[in-house]
Amino acid sequence: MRMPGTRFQSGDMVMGRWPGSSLFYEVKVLSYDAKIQLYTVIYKDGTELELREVDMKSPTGFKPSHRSRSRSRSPSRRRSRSRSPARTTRRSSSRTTSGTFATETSAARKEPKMKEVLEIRLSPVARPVENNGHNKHENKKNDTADKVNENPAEAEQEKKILESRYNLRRRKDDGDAKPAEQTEEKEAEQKPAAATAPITTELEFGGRLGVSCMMLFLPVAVLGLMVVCSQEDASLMSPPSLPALDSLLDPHVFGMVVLWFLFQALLYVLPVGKVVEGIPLKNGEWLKYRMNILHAFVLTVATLGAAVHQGMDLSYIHSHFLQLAVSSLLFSVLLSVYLYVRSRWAPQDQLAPRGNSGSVIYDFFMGSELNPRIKGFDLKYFCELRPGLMGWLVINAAMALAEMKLHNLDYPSPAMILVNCFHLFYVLDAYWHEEAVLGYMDTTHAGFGFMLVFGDLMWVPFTFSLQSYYLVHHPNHLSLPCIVGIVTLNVIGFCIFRKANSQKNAFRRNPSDPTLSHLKTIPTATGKTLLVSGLWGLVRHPNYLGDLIMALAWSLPCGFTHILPYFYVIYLTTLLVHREARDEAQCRRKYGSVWDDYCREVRYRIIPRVY
Ligand SMILES: NC(=O)C1=CN([C@@H]2O[C@H](COP(=O)(O)OP(=O)(O)OC[C@H]3O[C@@H](n4cnc5c(N)ncnc54)[C@H](OP(=O)(O)O)[C@@H]3O)[C@@H](O)[C@H]2O)C=CC1
Ligand SMILES: CC(C)CCC[C@@H](C)[C@H]1CC=C2C3=C(CC[C@@]21C)[C@@]1(C)CC[C@H](O)C(C)(C)[C@@H]1CC3
Repeated sequence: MRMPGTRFQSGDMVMGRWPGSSLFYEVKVLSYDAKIQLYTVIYKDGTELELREVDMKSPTGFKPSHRSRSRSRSPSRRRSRSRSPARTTRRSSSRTTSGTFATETSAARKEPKMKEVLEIRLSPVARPVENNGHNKHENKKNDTADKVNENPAEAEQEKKILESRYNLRRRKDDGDAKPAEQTEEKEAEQKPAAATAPITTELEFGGRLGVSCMMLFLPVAVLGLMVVCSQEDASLMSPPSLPALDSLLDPHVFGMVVLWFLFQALLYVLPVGKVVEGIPLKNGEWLKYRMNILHAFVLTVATLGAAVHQGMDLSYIHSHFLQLAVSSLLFSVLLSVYLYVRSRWAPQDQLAPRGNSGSVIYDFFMGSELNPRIKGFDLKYFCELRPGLMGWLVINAAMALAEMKLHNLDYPSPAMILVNCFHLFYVLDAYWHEEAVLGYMDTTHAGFGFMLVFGDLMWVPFTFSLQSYYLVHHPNHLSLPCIVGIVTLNVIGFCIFRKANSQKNAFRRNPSDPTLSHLKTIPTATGKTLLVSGLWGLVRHPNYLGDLIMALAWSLPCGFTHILPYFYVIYLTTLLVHREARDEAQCRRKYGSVWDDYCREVRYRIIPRVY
């Protein structure tokens, strides 16, 4: 069928870029959508994807890559059962030009002096840019990874394969210096997405209507839960006694919220802690992030401790809890408006793939700009871990004080201590692994809009602390066996959560890490490998499983009288099930049929043998 006005026609065999990489595979053009200016193409393994014209090339001019031969000898690839495009091309590479992936650009071929093969190299989740002990150690560890392998030749071969997969880099000098002669065409190869951002066509959360309802409903839900929680009968069925509306917005309280935000911002910009690079952006740039959250935490505790010592009454937080939440909501709305307005002027290549629909309301909710920054101050990264998570801990501490005050106790109750300790431990774990957050979905893919701003600044501190707020008004006696049982459950959940996240992060940083050599993997066409044994062989999201077990352990100290303290478990289950489905769709698009192989191997999503 002719497709007028397009460079490629339906049925044409062309070379298509594999998303996120610089590898080209033979693909067949199926159709062209003029509205979104995308071609639908099919790879040899049956994966269908949408590609832009700039990511497609005519097959003439591509020649077999040398590395494709060395790849075919790889023992690990011989073991593979994958039907990825890479495997298809690998098999045909020794015989024919067509179907072979090309890492040599036509520019490089035209210019014999250069003789540079663009090399695909492994890129870690986060790269330290400051030389310090920790990173030296890490690098050494990575070196040994290859040395301690049982078969050095195989290890060397494996390393070459892994190194040949990511990031464009010149092989000739293997250095960071720019090529002496870089043609325009080559430059375009390296910065393919700089020009336009894809339009978001698949709207999540029920589209415009859905997100509008969420924006109205979620803040009301948070305030409603807080009101019910403070009532003697904390039943969701009993009508809450509503506070006077004009008492909710207190300028003094709003000032305190702004002050808290600014104080945390000040700690964020302190020039202490190492600076690391996050994952590469679409335009090839690497953003730098300062890792000083533990310093910030210690300074926050010291400052609050000093303030309490000077007579500050932390239980003010308990008595003004609703006003604090309303002020945080107002602050979140103002910040979201600022973010939306500035995103209108953001360069195209800095827009988030999910927040560029053209609908004001939808993009406002999802967030248009991926990494909004004010002179290096990364607003998304800052908000994800600091004001909200630290605020949550301060609220918990305030609730423990309020409980002691209200019930004339010398110490908080065991239930309150458990809840406080579990939450503190969870947040400290996140802070200890601060760098890992750079690789999480929200940091890498999500725009920064109302959903995350509200999530970070209102939802996290005011719903995650509902258990301690509940305990102030609803004491619950815990027997020693109950305490032991709950602590054990939390420890089990934490071990699964931490081990799964650490394993995946370490594996993504260095797939030949010797501590992970016992794990089975499946290679994919993008060069990345998927873990299929250990915790990652049990379910597809063991980290979610661990998180959910911990969530249950946090609710149990509140007893079984009301469902309200179980709100966190219900929220997390809903969020993680939705996230799992979203990630699943994303991985299927990214990994093609290998993902189906993986799903056959690892059958359950979050709960073994159930779901
Ligand atoms: N308390 C809370 O409110 C919340 C907590 N969380 C927690 O945050 C953490 C991060 O969650 P999130 O970012 O959603 O998801 P994950 O950290 O699980 O990341 C998913 C990504 O991991 C990679 N991956 C998937 N399967 C495999 C495999 N078998 N082997 C190797 N890599 C694989 C894929 O990316 P790729 O292949 O591209 O590397 C996939 O896109 C979780 O522990 C979660 O529980 C999350 C949301 C809310
Ligand atoms: C209903 C909403 C408005 C949804 C908001 C979602 C957000 C509250 C969550 C999205 C992902 C999150 C993560 C954490 C906190 C909750 C939000 C922001 C996290 C920082 C908690 C601590 C963990 O150790 C973590 C793994 C670092 C979490 C990362 C994801």
